[in-house]
Amino acid sequence: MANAPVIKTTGLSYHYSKEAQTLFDINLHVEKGSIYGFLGPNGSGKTTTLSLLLGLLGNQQGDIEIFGQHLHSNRIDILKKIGSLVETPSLYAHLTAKENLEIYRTVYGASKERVNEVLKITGIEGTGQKTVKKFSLGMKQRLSIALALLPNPELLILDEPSNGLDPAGIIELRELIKRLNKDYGMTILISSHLLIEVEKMVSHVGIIFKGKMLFQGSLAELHLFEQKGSKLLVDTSDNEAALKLLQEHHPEWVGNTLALPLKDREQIACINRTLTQNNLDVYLLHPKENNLEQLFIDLTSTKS
Ligand SMILES: Nc1ncnc2c1ncn2[C@@H]1O[C@H](COP(=O)(O)OP(=O)(O)OP(=O)(O)O)[C@@H](O)[C@H]1O
Repeated sequence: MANAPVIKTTGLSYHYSKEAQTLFDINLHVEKGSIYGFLGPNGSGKTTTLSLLLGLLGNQQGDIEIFGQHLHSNRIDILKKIGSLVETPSLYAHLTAKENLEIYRTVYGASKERVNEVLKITGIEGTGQKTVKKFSLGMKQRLSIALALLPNPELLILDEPSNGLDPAGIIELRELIKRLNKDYGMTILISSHLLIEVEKMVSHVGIIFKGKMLFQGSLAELHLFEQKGSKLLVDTSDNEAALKLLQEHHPEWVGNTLALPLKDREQIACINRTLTQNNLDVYLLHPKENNLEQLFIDLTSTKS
């Protein structure tokens, strides 16, 4: 049985102005204990959705339930259990990590021990007297996450946390997120436009494009979807003739070339034989796997 949803939105829509609608009927379903990758290119509506979940924007249409409660009638109780990094928090550049956390600690009503805990969890306990202005971007990002962790949240919402980080910083962030999920049981909703980055850590994926959800499911379901979508691109000296010869493989026209559902490597060899034995020159036999990156491009290019 699927885990209870920590976040469930029903028919969520939003517009900033009357002329342009930003979100259309978003039904987000984030299971307890999952790491949910909320994916979409810039401007697709990720930040708007996350802002609605945090009550930073007023709800216009549809319903939001978090921890099984309606957001708008239980906002304070719900928000107490959420840590978020949606807008960059103001860090005091002339203070140390610990001093920054001390300032926010009082706001969150967290204990002094919690400050040491979050420093440790995020791996910045060794920064000592170093002030934030001397921090790398990755360290600042860890400190921002440490701030979000102060109230010991059950749910962590992160909007594009790897933006601007170098590859090493991205790997460190990924490890931190996985640890928060595994060791502390936190449900994590993380948005990104870089699919390759989240694929290695998420258990579930939602893909949004131009305000509409195009896919939502577990990573396993996504991989099944990808598998089904793998194609072999075929180009020969006579594609009309090739179309007839390859009927049993169900080819279709893609521009002036052919594409057919790809099963395995043997099928490619078999097609090559059929074509050459019939005196066609083979210019291209290209397996196009429907990986997450490709799926994203496909989904976003066909539904624009
Ligand atoms: N305050 C605002 N007023 C008017 N339009 C806005 C506002 N904020 C966002 N938008 C528009 O809403 C759409 C969705 O933006 P949103 O920031 O939610 O997308 P996003 O997927 O988070 O993209 P990005 O990664 O670039 O932040 C965009 O067309 C954007 O221009």
